[in-house]
Amino acid sequence: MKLIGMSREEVKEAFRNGEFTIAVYGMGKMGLPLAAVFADHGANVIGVDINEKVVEAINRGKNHINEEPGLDELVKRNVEAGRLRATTDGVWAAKRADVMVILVPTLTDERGNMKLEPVYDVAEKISRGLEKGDIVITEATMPPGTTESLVPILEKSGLKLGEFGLAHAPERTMTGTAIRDITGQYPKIVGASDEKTLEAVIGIYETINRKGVIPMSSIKAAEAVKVFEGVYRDVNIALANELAMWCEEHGLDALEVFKAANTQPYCHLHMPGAGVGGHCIPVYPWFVINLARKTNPRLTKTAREINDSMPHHVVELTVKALNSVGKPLKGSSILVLGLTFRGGVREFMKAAAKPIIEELKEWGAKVYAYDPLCTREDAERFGAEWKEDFKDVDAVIITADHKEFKELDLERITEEMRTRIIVDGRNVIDPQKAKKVGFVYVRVGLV
Ligand SMILES: NC(=O)C1=CN([C@@H]2O[C@H](COP(=O)(O)OP(=O)(O)OC[C@H]3O[C@@H](n4cnc5c(N)ncnc54)[C@H](O)[C@@H]3O)[C@@H](O)[C@H]2O)C=CC1
Ligand SMILES: CC(=O)N[C@@H]1[C@@H](OP(=O)(O)OP(=O)(O)OC[C@H]2O[C@@H](n3ccc(=O)[nH]c3=O)[C@H](O)[C@@H]2O)O[C@H](C(=O)O)[C@@H](O)[C@@H]1O
Repeated sequence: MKLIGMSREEVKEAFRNGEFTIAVYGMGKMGLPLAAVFADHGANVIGVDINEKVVEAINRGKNHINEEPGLDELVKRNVEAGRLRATTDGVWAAKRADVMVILVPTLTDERGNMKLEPVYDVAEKISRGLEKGDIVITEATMPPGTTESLVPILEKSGLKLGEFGLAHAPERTMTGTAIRDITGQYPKIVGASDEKTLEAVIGIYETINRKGVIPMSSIKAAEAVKVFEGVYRDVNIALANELAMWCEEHGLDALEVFKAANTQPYCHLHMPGAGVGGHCIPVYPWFVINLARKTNPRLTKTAREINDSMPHHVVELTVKALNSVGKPLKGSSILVLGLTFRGGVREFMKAAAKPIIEELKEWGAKVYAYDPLCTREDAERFGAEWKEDFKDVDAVIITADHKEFKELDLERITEEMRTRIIVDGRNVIDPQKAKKVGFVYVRVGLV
């Protein structure tokens, strides 16, 4: 059933009656939850992935994304009901689908230079199955202007834009809360190539999202929304880091000051820490920087520089803490807690642990690492030795806010450690509790 020309209410009715098919390309942390939610609301859904193991697992009703509460049941229920299936054949899926959603990785290098091959690969496959009246939606985050750059590829189908619809509806969620976010934590942002496509896409997302849809005036505006959300976060984290380092100089506890300042509704000071990692927040600013021709995004660039300097600052805090008890960094045993970029997700892109481990080793420290979501091989890949206890450790550096680190048994740890130093790069330990059992406790913004 072709949706272009239908009202949003007619689309919703057709959605609930399973009268059209949606293909979701990319069965990962974002794509599989979305596909399962679409199916759970009545659509016929085809998940497309190049990973045969992922496809095979889904067709057995199995969810392969460990970090998503509720997804196991959602996948199982909808595969058993025959509403959700998966394939590696992206052309076959496009031939059967009326709506095609692109949610494959839009990875970049550390300077935000896009690697859009997965997106172009999917667009090429869609072009070989695109039919008049179909709608192509990009949900993967991409630099403003990228969605429309797919038009020449899609028009290889022989159709002209207008005979098919194009839209961008950015994925405003994060691993660990994807189902909650997709179904209504925030309104869905949508920009489309024409009014009829916009109307149909609004109907699609109003079906699954309780918070409704914010229609944008263009596809590029919709892409910019998602990117700006990320830039806002990166710049505000940099402000928190800069003010926290000022607090260190002036003997203040930054978090005490920030918490009080944030009681003012116009103040939203973020959390200072060991740095900004992930595929998103440290990357989206580069979309703005790299696309600036006449403007000079000085603030955006400076924020990136500040955040990328935080791992080094954490090493400086460690050196000072060791010196305060008469120990040089050279020869000390340091346990880095956290290899992932944040707690709760096994992703390593721009994780603070990597530069911290490298610099500690340059200074001649013996470096160990542990992360509840990682393996010995991960630690060795980072250049550290895997260690699951605190024996003979001089300092612990926390670089990811895993739940396990919030519940550390400080009393037990003091008995094992050689020197009792905690450098809390993610503000997960209570300073008073740490000091009470004899730790030298420092964090970004409190020395
Ligand atoms: N992970 C997150 O917290 C968020 C991610 N996003 C965006 O969502 C998009 C996807 O990210 P994730 O789901 O986290 O990635 P992921 O790495 O978890 O999953 C990507 C999936 O796509 C598959 N794939 C790769 N190339 C393919 C191709 N050519 N054809 C079909 N499948 C292909 C992979 O096999 C993998 O299963 C990215 O653009 C990201 O920016 C947006 C918001 C949050
Ligand atoms: C604006 C926003 O909140 N974006 C979220 C973000 O999720 P992501 O998984 O990247 O985690 P995050 O909480 O932003 O953390 C990113 C990095 O920044 C650090 N971080 C985070 C918040 C803070 O106040 N201080 C700080 O130092 C974290 O430790 C981490 O290293 O990026 C996601 C994305 O865009 O993919 C987005 O969907 C999520 O909602």
